[in-house]
Amino acid sequence: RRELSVIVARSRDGCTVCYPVVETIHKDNICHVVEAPAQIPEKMKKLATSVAEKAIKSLEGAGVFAVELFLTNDNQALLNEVAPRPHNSGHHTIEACYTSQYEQHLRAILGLPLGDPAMKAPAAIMYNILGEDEGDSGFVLAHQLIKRALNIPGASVHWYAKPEIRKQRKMGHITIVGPSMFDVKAHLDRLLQRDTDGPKKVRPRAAVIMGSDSDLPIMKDAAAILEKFNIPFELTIVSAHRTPERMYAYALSAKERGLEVIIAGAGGAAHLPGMVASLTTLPVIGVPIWTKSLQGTDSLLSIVQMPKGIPVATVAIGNAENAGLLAVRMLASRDTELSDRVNEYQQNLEDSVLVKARLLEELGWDKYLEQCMKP
Ligand SMILES: Nc1cncn1[C@@H]1O[C@H](COP(=O)(O)O)[C@@H](O)[C@H]1O
Repeated sequence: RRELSVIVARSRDGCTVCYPVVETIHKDNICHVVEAPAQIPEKMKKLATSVAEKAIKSLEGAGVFAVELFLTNDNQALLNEVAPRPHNSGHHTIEACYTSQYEQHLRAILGLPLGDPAMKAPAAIMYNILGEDEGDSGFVLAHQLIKRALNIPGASVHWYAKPEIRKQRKMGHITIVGPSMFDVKAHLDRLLQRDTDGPKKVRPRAAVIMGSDSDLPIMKDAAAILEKFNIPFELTIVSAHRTPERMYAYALSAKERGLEVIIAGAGGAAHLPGMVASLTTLPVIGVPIWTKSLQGTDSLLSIVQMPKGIPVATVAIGNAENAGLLAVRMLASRDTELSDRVNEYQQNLEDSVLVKARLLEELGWDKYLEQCMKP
């Protein structure tokens, strides 16, 4: 079903470290793109890593090894080939990992401690620059590609300066790193001019979903906060009971569509936030909607009383504004510019209370009520 690769480093004393599993995508039997990390379930990553590590432990020698594997339809990881050297499927490690495969190779053969193979960027794509033509026209095409890469955020060009170019010959590679696989794939599309049709759509980072349009008067407060902080978001109706299949499809695709947080509001038997949380690993914030019959306590208890293992961050009944702010804080934890704006917001909040306190102290309660609290 897929081709995977694991770079394994083995030190002179036999210790091994494994890089995160990548997917290699081939065209005409040549590696075209490497996606790091592979977009496969955690279970499959563990299996591929253990097969790769066992293979290398069964061999002698120190250094970096690339282990290529097949992931079959029945979820087996089959060993394909071992390359005892730094490898094309590890080129992304130069920009994307704490220790590149080249540094790791030197550490391994020189008897130095092995370095951390973990990724320092959440996602990376390596694109092989293959000769598209012979001679000068091949060089012109390659240089056009490189020129575009220089304008793409997170892209690094490696040109091997081979004196001759032939069709399909590896001439260099471009690695793109970014905050998510969605982002780096979008940048690759731009590099390859695959997104020329129509105006560019901004990827929503957050979602506001609700069980019914009758929830909108409350849920609009979350939308207003996201707008205030310039967070691109999508807003729609998804009902756990009336549109269960839509809820499944929505939650299952949320992460790969690039969403980072979901705010879900529902009333009564409010199962939407919990069910969505069980179908995705994204953080879900639940908004209990006020109800006529039980004043929203039914919604609150349905959302907040989640079983262990599936968390939903639940805000107060009807407080979609706090749900919006919590989502912004989550996004700000890895976005310093947004974090500065959250600080500023909180400072303004404090300032406005201090202004009121001063005025209340100056005027006294009766005049304050008369002048500032008139309906
Ligand atoms: N729990 C649930 C499942 N599908 C809709 N709801 C909730 O039912 C309430 C009443 O919906 P409506 O006004 O459409 O009858 C809304 O708060 C909505 O979130």
